[in-house]
Amino acid sequence: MSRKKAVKGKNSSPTAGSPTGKPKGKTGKSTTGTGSVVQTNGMVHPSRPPLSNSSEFYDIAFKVMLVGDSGVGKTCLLVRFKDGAFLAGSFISTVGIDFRNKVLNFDGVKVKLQIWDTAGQERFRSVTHAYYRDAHALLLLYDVTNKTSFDNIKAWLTEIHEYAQQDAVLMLLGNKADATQERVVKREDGERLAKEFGVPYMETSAKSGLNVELAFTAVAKELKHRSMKEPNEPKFKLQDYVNKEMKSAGCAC
Ligand SMILES: Nc1nc2c(ncn2[C@@H]2O[C@H](COP(=O)(O)OP(=O)(O)OP(=O)(O)O)[C@@H](O)[C@H]2O)c(=O)[nH]1
Repeated sequence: MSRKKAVKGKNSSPTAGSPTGKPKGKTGKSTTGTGSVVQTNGMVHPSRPPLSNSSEFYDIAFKVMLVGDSGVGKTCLLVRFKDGAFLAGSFISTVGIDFRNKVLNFDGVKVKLQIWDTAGQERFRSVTHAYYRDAHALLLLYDVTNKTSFDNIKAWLTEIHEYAQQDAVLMLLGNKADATQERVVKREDGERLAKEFGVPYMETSAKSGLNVELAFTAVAKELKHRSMKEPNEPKFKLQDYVNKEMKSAGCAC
């Protein structure tokens, strides 16, 4: 297996097509640190960030997409995973699409995740649809304190089936599990919905960090397993892995 490293200067930067890559004032936010591809002025730059462009060594790379209604916590989940921090304070909606990279190490195999944070707002839907087909995995979020975001999951699944690759890894996440007072969607309801559609499920909290690492790690392991599977190796079962990890962490969630 060849270990890849990006050549500095080649492909310029993942922000190619984006003038600044910086947070975009009042009209939109960007998780940028590595790149932004859509501007707040409504200009959309469809150039996709190359997976191979990274300052870090890795063996295999995958694109993971965060989708779900506006305000469910997609950006916060990504920031928690990438930087271990929580974005508290006033909520600024994502404009278009943005991404960040993180490399995970599984027994010496470096797996790079290029994680795309999409805008949940309806008006950006046509922009984000264009990115679905490149995604190896999608994390579909709802907010346990927002019933509408839960009710919209079926519509999101329809979009995913329409625009994403058939074999893309999919996982349903009920975010904001820390907000016990405001909760309106029971964990069992999330479980039932996930079962109905045959997708793995867990609750997360970008605020407390609950299961954030696990969600991304589980998806990365599944993708790695699929791409590097040895003959006779048993199938990796994402939901079983998640359940086992939560159990061993003593998680009653
Ligand atoms: N209590 C709690 N609040 C959260 C959590 N995650 C996000 N929030 C809050 O929810 C609001 C929306 O979070 P974002 O991450 O910006 O939501 P988003 O899904 O990226 O929204 P769009 O960019 O519009 O699609 C912010 O005010 C966050 O502070 C969480 O796990 N717990």
